[in-house]
Amino acid sequence: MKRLLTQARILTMKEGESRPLENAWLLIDGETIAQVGTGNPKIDADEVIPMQGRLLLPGWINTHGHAAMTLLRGFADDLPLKVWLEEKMWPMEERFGPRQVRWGTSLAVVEMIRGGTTCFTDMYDHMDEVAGVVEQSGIRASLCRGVIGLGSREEREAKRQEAVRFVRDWKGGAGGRISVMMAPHAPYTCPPDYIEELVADSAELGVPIHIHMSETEAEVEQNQRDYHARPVAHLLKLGVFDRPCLVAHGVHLTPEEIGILAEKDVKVSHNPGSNLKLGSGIAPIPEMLKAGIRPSLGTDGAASNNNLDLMEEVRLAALIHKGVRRDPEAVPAETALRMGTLYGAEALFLEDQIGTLEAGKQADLISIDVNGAHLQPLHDPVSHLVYAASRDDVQDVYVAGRPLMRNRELLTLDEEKIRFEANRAFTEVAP
Ligand SMILES: CSC[C@H]1O[C@@H](n2cnc3c(O)ncnc32)[C@H](O)[C@@H]1O
Ligand SMILES: [Zn+2]
Repeated sequence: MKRLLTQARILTMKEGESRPLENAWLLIDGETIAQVGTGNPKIDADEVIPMQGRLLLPGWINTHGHAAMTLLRGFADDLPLKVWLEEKMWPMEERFGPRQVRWGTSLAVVEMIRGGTTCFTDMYDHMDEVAGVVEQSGIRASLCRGVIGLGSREEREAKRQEAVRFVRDWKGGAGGRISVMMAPHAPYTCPPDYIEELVADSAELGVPIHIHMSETEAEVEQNQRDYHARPVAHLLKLGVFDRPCLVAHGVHLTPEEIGILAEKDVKVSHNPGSNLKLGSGIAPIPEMLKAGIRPSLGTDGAASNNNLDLMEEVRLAALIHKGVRRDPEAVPAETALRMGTLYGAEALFLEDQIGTLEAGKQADLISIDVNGAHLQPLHDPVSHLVYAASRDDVQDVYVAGRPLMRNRELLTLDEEKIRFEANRAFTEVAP
């Protein structure tokens, strides 16, 4: 099937291209982008879709989250991470079964597609359910069974085996839309020998590692007490950074630690909304950028954010560092856009497939209606995307060449049913 999108503005997000192509077109052939050009295309296609007044760009890539936590949105707010996790989230998650994960994740995917996210990362439990939702919805995802190693040896081993089994079953699943990782939850929930086992698994399976790291000051202090090292040195010693690795947060980092992460090519998922709400702090993104790290963006779960709006994270990333540094150049708009697109693809080791609009890549793209009063005059589409537009301006969403939303109508998911079932699934476990 060939689809030709015409008369659009196209922001390719390719390195060195920061202005949109005017009166541009993009040809989708099956799953991939066949060609991008300007003017009048003389090309045969099965469907020609005029895109006047629309800006096309790569879909947003959310590099950290826990999708099913939509069921816990607003359940416990205004608490620090440790209390929030130990007293509120974990007791509720213990009650979660496959149904809660299926419907919580479905709700999350509705929200993400509506907001223009074409690829999300999920670290959770009951991951076969998550993979099922990805299959059905048509979205792309990087999935991992998050393991917490605080229980008995038998419990630990069972979780590890399940994580390994999940990787084997779903690597390249959903027609290649699912990629997988191994995920020790955090240095404070996984003993060192357990992390080493998971590192060995990741090497044997040929998949990256995803882990929460240096999220709060309390975590760093606890790591020093327990292991006489800060989290970065600790994970370095355990071999985590000898594997392709994506760390979530990286809020409390010294200049030396940033240097280590850069040298080891560790990928970082910056989650400004969640870090602000939990009062964890603000990650040193300008320093990371200076060191050559290309940070990506994540929402974290909806219980700590409290939405899954990657466009909001792009905006926060562009704004908060300016504010705390009193430096309007701290994170320029264009950099923030790259964090939400190309750097996200790099964080998930998928840059050969997604992250920019260019021939040969997967056709994961979104369109933004730029006719709204809040986007006039259209001096600079990059500026408007970051500082003025919102998720409600997203009109169309394509993943692997397939439309998942057109003119804001969802095409693969029954939103009304999902809203109903998600509420029912929560009621089944409500305290
Ligand atoms: C073992 S599955 C993932 C696990 O992570 C928990 N979680 C959610 N948000 C955060 C966060 O900001 N830091 C650390 N852990 C987090 C979630 O509740 C699941 O239990
Ligand atoms: Zn998280």
